[in-house]
Amino acid sequence: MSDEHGASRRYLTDFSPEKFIAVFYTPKNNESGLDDLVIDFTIKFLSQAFAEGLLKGKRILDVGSGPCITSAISASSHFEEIYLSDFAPQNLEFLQKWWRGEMTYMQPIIRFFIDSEHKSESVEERNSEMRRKVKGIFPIDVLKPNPLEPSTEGDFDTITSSLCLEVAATDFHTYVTCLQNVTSLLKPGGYILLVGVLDQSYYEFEGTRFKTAKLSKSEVESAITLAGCEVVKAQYISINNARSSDTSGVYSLIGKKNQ
Ligand SMILES: C[S@@+](CC[C@H](N)C(=O)[O-])C[C@H]1O[C@@H](n2cnc3c(N)ncnc32)[C@H](O)[C@@H]1O
Repeated sequence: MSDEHGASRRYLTDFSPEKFIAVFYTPKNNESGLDDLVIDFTIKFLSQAFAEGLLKGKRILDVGSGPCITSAISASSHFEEIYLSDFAPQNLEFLQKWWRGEMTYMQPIIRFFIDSEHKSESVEERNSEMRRKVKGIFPIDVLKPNPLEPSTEGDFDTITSSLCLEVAATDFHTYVTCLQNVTSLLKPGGYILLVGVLDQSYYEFEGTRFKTAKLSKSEVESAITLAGCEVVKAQYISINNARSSDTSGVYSLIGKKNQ
């Protein structure tokens, strides 16, 4: 592993999928939203982006899923084949347990998506549809020119990635490289949906602090352009006094890869 992997390497040793889900993806005090505003907006951005109808097709890849099935929940009504991925083996194993039907989690979040889509299906039905549509769970490293190596999968119709590239990158320059590596997996004319944080140098949970690349609004937009995509939609929301980080806001960006 290269020196550039300094930030990523900690995910192999210090990141607990169980604790991450318990802290960030389990509603406690407030039934309609999650306690952590960054995650609450992440869920809402994903739901909105898919509801608008631009993101649809055959194959979708979620980059840096962590232990989360959020992308699969939001994509399952719009795509035939869903692929999840992460850098840390313990996250891949966690996702595989869910895929094999050995555990169920994130029920309130699945319910939120079903209700926002005005559908009548049950959480169990959505889980079965998602498990059927997930066709692969891959190791990924966005710092590699082919992030899915040794797999030769590519030409995805859509790629989603939330709160991942800024944790793998150490600065704007490596963020652009990560984004270029990721968009190489997208077919020309395909879409990338990025959800991320602004001006954030760290986030923490359960006493562990993870560094992130501190990026401004104009930097994330220019990174999309430098990665060969046109920004088709951008949304920004300010956050004051975030609970578990020094972020100043969250963004959702949709880019279309140039033909
Ligand atoms: C903050 S979590 C985000 C998880 C999920 N996407 C979400 O929105 O909650 C960041 C994820 O990025 C992954 N990651 C770290 N370095 C990476 C790399 N070089 N390539 C791909 N993923 C990486 C970590 O393993 C971790 O699961």
